[in-house]
Amino acid sequence: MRSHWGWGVEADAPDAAAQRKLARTLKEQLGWDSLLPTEAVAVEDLTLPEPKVALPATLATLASVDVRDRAQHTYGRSYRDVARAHAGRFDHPPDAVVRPTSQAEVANVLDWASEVDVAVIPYGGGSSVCGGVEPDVGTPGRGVISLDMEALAGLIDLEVTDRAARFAAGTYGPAVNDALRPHGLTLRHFPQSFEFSTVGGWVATRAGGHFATGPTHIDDFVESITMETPAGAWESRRLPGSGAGPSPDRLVMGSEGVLGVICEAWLRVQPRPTFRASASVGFETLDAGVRAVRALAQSGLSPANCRLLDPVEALLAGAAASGATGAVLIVGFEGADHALGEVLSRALELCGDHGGDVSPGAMSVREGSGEPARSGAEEAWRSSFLRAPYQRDALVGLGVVVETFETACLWSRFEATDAAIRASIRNAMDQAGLEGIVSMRVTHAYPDGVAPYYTVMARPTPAHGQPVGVNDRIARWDAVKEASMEAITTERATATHHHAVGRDHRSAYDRQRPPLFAEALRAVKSRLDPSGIMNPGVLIDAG
Ligand SMILES: Cc1cc2nc3c(=O)[nH]c(=O)nc-3n(C[C@H](O)[C@H](O)[C@H](O)COP(=O)(O)OP(=O)(O)OC[C@H]3O[C@@H](n4cnc5c(N)ncnc54)[C@H](O)[C@@H]3O)c2cc1C
Repeated sequence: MRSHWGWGVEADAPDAAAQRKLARTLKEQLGWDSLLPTEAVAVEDLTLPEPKVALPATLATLASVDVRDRAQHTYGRSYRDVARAHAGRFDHPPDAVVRPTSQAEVANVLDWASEVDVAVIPYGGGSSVCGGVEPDVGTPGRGVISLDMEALAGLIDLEVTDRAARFAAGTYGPAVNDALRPHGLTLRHFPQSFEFSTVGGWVATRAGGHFATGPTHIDDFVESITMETPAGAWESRRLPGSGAGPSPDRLVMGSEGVLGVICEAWLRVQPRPTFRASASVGFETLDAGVRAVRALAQSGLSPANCRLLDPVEALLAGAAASGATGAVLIVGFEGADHALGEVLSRALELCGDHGGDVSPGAMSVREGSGEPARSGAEEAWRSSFLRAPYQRDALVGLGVVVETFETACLWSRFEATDAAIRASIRNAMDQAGLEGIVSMRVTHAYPDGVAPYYTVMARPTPAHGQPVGVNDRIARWDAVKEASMEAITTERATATHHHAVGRDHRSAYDRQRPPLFAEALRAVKSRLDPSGIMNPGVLIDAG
């Protein structure tokens, strides 16, 4: 059963014993004592506000007002979401969770909602980390429904000649892969949230897969989209490329549920990789590692993996060689057509030019076997990457403030941007009374720039005395997050590289987009969503 407060399924959630073990590790590594495991408030103990709206008889069978269902759809999975849900704080649950089973039913729900002015929040897997699915629509008393797309799921069509597949929007990541595997194909789009996020959510947020270069963003794979809006539906023409004016798909990608409901998408798929080669490379300093990543990104080699971990991140992930204190780069290639050993050798030469050191055993090449090739450091990083969301829940249960955020900037601005972000976080943590660690990894690299991804793990400073409640911890985190957004804006980096804007990144996004573009987007919204029912508060306000 899906957790009503944390990541994934209840059965995989860390129990009290796992939390105690984690508390011991934190004591050993960071000297943090008195961290006590706490349990999430159980569904049976929740009291939610009464639903404010009821669906008409024609739609009532699609709706649920079950407490677990409403609680589960109250939040995404950011730190502030998980912390509030863990504490049983569900201030703005949706009045109902509605699950249409066809595009026609989506249209009927939007017609009804427009007529009675009920806000509609499209909901995929609910893995948003920027307040994208939270039914806090800013107008007290307004009815809100969460439109869960899970019943509109599955592979609808496959065109092997075109190497494209049509999926219903509510299809979760593993189901996408399961449907393509028998055909020897894959979408090869793997966000960390893959298991609990959907095709519609990926398209709506312009999700980023975990490959560092080459096709990895959902944008790269979208061939055509079908969207139902309050003003009607559209389906773009399937084309490999087109110069016919602005692209309708580009308007939908990243629209975050404010224009309409994505119902289907044709996605470009590809043969499953069988050739893989990877290595981990140590660098004495982060700067040297950054220079190597830039060389790789500008070399045309296009590594699938090119993940640079700063020294703190490398230690935390267990990816640093024993005794090493520098940065670690995981670099890897994969494909379905040709051997990659020589490509890896050239990549390692480039790393060597910048002081990179490949230790024996840190390199692995499999040609044509299809078996994943992973070095020890890569394996350590990978398992900690996949387990991280559950670990985060355990930390929340211990009262730790733990969150990630990301951005992207030009190479020429990276050093200054990274320094400004780190300084602003440190300063804000001091002022908010938080102590802890800040780490960074490079998740995506481009010829012209780079996407750094930060993790903050902190606890209220003991000098501040009294035990700190959940609202206080969230308020302290909010201050740090605001400072990071301010630094990102000042440095002219982006409000988000792949986590989307939602409600939480509005202040930075509003300052990033050109004002005339904001007006144009508002005009589009008012044409497609004249009553302003679609996800109010996210991305852009109705005109
Ligand atoms: C642990 C963790 C790891 C993550 N890792 C990554 C990562 O590697 N890369 C990445 O890009 N993101 C990542 N995210 C963020 C999140 O998973 C992505 O934003 C994802 O694309 C959201 O998909 P979803 O199906 O869960 O959408 P939801 O969270 O349900 O919705 C997200 C937004 O899309 C809208 N939406 C959803 N479905 C539709 C639809 N059918 N039509 C219109 N609008 C819709 C919602 O209204 C909302 O605004 C991570 C989140 C977590 C918690």
